[in-house]
Amino acid sequence: MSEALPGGRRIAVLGGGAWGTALAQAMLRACHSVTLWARDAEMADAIRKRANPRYLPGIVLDAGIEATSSLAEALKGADCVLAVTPAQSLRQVLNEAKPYLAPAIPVVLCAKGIERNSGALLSTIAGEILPGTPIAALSGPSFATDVAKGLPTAVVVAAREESLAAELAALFSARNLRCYSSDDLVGVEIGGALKNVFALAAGAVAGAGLGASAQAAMVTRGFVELRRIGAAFGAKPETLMGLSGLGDLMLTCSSAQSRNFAYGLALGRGEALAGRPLAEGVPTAAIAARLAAEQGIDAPIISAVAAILEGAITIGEAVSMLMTRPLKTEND
Ligand SMILES: NC(=O)C1=CN([C@@H]2O[C@H](COP(=O)(O)OP(=O)(O)OC[C@H]3O[C@@H](n4cnc5c(N)ncnc54)[C@H](OP(=O)(O)O)[C@@H]3O)[C@@H](O)[C@H]2O)C=CC1
Ligand SMILES: O=C(CO)COP(=O)(O)O
Repeated sequence: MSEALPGGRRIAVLGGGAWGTALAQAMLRACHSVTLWARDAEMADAIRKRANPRYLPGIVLDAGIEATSSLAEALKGADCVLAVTPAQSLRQVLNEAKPYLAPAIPVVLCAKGIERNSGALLSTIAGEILPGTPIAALSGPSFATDVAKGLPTAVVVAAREESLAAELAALFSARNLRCYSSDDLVGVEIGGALKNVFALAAGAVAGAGLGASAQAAMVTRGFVELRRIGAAFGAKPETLMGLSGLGDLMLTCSSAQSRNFAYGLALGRGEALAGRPLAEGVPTAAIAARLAAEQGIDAPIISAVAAILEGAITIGEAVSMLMTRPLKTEND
């Protein structure tokens, strides 16, 4: 990137959903010029007219977000790219974008998940498709509606090169979006991906009427599983104590504003699940359970969530299984 002061860059946002649109707003507020790519031309048209009725109903967007359904147009002259489509579509979107991406332009991964079929972290996918491209991830407690409205929050931007993370954090920060930087790319990715699984579980506990105590106990023991899996991936424990781990767990495990929590709530209440908004925790639970089993990592809550989602056990059976495990010390 050029040496100019923060602000005044061309940012391409790939994804016309809730988070892509909210981040486009945030980039505009950080004084960048923003072009958002939505695969649906009607959506691009709506965003140009300052609305995203499908994903951010009722929010009037700030004037100035360019939007297009042409990847070539969105990426032309971009100084930085934010990849904001769901985790399971990242591979396809990066492959489609590749012909229009200049190699030195950083790509910032903003989805939260692990690829269902391969078990790959999103940075691994990006590294395979775009070798040589600087890769970063943005994560932390940040509901799209809050960010789109300009409510304050803090997130973390991570890259293996600390200088890139710091540069991007400075570029993205604005009055109500405080971006910390981190060199623990994997830790930030794991925290963001796995918190969705525990948000699903927290919602299911609430929906099944198991009580606030059960919810707190489950989230706390879930955090232990997050730390174990994080350690296996080489994440720093302090990263998981930060915005992308603990911070996002606190947010999404306690609020039905979270789509993962809301999905779990519906599951716990025995309501229909088809046609619900995106819940990234669903595919991630399945692959995280498989990865934990393959690596001999004790992750009973993740395994239970995966088994419930695939219909192998009921919530009642999961509770009984979790409550009757052999007793042990808390820190084992
Ligand atoms: N919403 C939030 O509060 C936050 C979300 N995130 C993360 O951001 C990621 C995206 O979430 P979010 O924007 O909320 O999701 P939404 O469901 O709101 O939107 C998803 C967007 O991705 C598009 N899309 C889906 N599949 C493809 C594909 N194969 N190719 C191109 N575009 C595709 C959809 O297009 P179409 O409408 O045409 O289907 C839609 O524009 C997730 O990983 C989520 O965990 C992170 C922080 C906050
Ligand atoms: O990641 C999020 C907030 O930080 C959004 O969570 P949901 O996808 O569960 O709505």
